[in-house]
Amino acid sequence: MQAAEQAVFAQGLDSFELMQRAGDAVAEFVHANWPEGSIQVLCGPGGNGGDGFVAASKLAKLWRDVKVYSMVPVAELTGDAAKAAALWGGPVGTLEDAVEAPHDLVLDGLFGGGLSRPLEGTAAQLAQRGGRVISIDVPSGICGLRAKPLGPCFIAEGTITFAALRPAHVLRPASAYCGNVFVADIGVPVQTRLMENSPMLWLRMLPQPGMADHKHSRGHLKVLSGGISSTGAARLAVRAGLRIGAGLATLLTPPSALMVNAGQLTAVMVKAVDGAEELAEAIQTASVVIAGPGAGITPATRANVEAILNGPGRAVLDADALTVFESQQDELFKRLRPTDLLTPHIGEFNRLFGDLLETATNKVEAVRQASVKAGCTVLLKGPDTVIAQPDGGAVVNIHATRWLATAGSGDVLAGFAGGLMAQGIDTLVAASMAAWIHGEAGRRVGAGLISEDLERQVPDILSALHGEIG
Ligand SMILES: NC(=O)C1=CN([C@@H]2O[C@H](COP(=O)(O)OP(=O)(O)OC[C@H]3O[C@@H](n4cnc5c(N)ncnc54)[C@H](OP(=O)(O)O)[C@@H]3O)[C@@H](O)[C@H]2O)[C@@H](O)CC1
Ligand SMILES: Nc1ncnc2c1ncn2[C@@H]1O[C@H](COP(=O)(O)OP(=O)(O)O)[C@@H](O)[C@H]1O
Ligand SMILES: [K+]
Repeated sequence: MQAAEQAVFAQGLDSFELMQRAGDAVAEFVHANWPEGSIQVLCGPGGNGGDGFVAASKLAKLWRDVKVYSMVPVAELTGDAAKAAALWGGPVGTLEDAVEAPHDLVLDGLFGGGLSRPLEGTAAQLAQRGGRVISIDVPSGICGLRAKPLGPCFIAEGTITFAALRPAHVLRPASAYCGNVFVADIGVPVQTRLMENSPMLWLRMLPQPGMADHKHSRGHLKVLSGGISSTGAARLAVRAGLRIGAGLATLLTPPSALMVNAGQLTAVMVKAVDGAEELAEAIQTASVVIAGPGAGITPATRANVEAILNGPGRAVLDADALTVFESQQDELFKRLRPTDLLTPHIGEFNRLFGDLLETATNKVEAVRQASVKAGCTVLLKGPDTVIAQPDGGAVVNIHATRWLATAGSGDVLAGFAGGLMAQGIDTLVAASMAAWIHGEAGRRVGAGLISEDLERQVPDILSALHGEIG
């Protein structure tokens, strides 16, 4: 947010003006969502505490029962926080006073996301006290950048932040402490390129066949099957791709697995390909090719991936198609095109990108750096799925369910992404749509989910989404 803030200051807006807008937004958020009960406002020594003081004075004007407690004596506050404290005309207790004071709700304005060391003493005690908490910017105790608690930490049922989401609001483990997050517009131009995945981002781009469309105009998805004993993963992917709207879907299979694949597919076409040369020929008419699910970590898989990356269609590479480049990542990276998509889980990500997840400040930064290295969009799967493209654009999907932690669900996700890309959707957008629809399908099935169930949810989900467009 810093560059954006500087831009605001250049426009002549001072930081105290921003703090007043922020504090007012906090008060309105609290009053609208928690309209009853007494409020204990906890103020820290910096800007977060300043927001707390502004919010307290506004809440008092709204006739709310507000009591304010400051970590440092008001006389010792400086800068904007001192000006904000001056707005609050009422008494100010110490944090020690707050510990036993009766209240219904806590407004946590102790520290923002720039916290650099753990909460200590009474602040730590208050963080662990429990009860209903609304946090300003982030729950105090969280390191906003690394998206982790530094030690004791408030657990909020709601968090209000300003201008744009930050990693802590969407990445685990920090996001689990934030409750429902609300982003208030305080007039700071948004330059962040981090978004939380939601249909609002892409609903109007969701593909829908027009009157003049026919199967050939809706894209041809081709998926490479593994050998005879590992064909199921590719079938999950190809059926998912057809279901999500690719006009044509073909499973490319080693001849030895032709019978087992052909015996289980109906609308999906099946074609035998024997080796990378035949594969290169077979993908000439593909809009998108998916490789990796069930492929096997073999020289043949590597040759197949190289053939795919020399072909005309965009590639979605998953699972073994990634692992097979474990010790020669550059051989993969130099072949990838900007419109390709990699869909690793954490193990596959580490094999390709080394210790990025440890060295980068947070998961979003790690995936951004990975996408720069790879030169294409990267989707890192998990409870918080992060999608990033090399120009820095990033989306985090938290619309999911733990019931998705089951064999084959990643194959279905690759199929959804490939099926959407086959219909001409931009890679980052297609990956975002796929991750959300995948999560929604998982939520609809819930307990007892197996991967075969996911694709069957798609018609209802697409109908509901198209219904929203009207
Ligand atoms: N920027 C903007 O335009 C806007 C910002 N806004 C608001 O400002 C907030 C950011 O403000 P901020 O930068 O002052 O940070 P904040 O966390 O309040 O205080 C840092 C102070 O705490 C201290 N400290 C740190 N750790 C500590 C510990 N464990 N125990 C004790 N002390 C500790 C630290 O000391 P130091 O580490 O330097 O020794 C420093 O003095 C942001 O979250 C948002 O709410 C809005 O008004 C909208 C416009
Ligand atoms: N605890 C969880 N909460 C939400 N989603 C999850 C969870 N665990 C896994 N998933 C999702 O399930 C899918 C699993 O993919 P992956 O690990 O590749 O499985 P497979 O290789 O068996 O297909 C990913 O989309 C991932 O985001
Ligand atoms: K806070």
